[in-house]
Amino acid sequence: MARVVRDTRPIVISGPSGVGKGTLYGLLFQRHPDTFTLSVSHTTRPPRPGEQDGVHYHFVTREAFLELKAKDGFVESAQFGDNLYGTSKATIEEQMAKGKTVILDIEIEGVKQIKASGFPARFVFIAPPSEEELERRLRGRGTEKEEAIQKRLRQAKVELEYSKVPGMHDKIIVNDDLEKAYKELEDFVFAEPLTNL
Ligand SMILES: Nc1ncnc2c1ncn2[C@@H]1O[C@H](COP(=O)(O)OP(=O)(O)OP(=O)(O)O)[C@@H](O)[C@H]1O
Repeated sequence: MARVVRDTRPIVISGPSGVGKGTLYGLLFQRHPDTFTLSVSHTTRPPRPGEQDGVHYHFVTREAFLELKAKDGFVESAQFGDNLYGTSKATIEEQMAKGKTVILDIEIEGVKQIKASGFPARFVFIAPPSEEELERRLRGRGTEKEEAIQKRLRQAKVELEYSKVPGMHDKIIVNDDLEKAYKELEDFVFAEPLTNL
């Protein structure tokens, strides 16, 4: 029988690039079909070939994005290059209303914004066993050029420092052995909600 998520707050997963976030929540999707959904962000960048509106992103104009932002419609938003990105409250609420547990894969500035907004969520940080192993995985994945790898490794140091701030995350998982890390994530996700005794 399918397991039920008792604590229905969205789950914010963060951690350095290449640490295995996508791999870990990919397993959650695979092993618990119809339970989870990945939040679809808004962006002002044009779609790349093959990208579908509402699936990969909600593609919107700059005007529409700024209007929604002015109405406090985003739990977090950021600019990368010339483009704006954000996670809309309405998107999350629609998915929750369908009975799905929403997973947000968000970088550190977005995590800070969601924390600061008081939006109810559970925060999980995925840490590498070591900086050397993170570098190995980034290279092993073979998706970035050397310059991008160096940039990601510098950013990783900032994120790892930040993860040590007390109270930032509800759960920190070291992704050393994949199945072991997965089990920790699964146990956390399906745990009973904490109640004030
Ligand atoms: N526990 C593990 N042991 C060894 N390799 C792993 C482990 N977890 C993930 N990997 C590998 O590390 C690489 C990076 O993983 P992944 O793409 O899931 O990272 P990510 O955190 O989602 O990165 P990004 O934020 O850049 O999308 C992949 O090649 C993946 O197969």
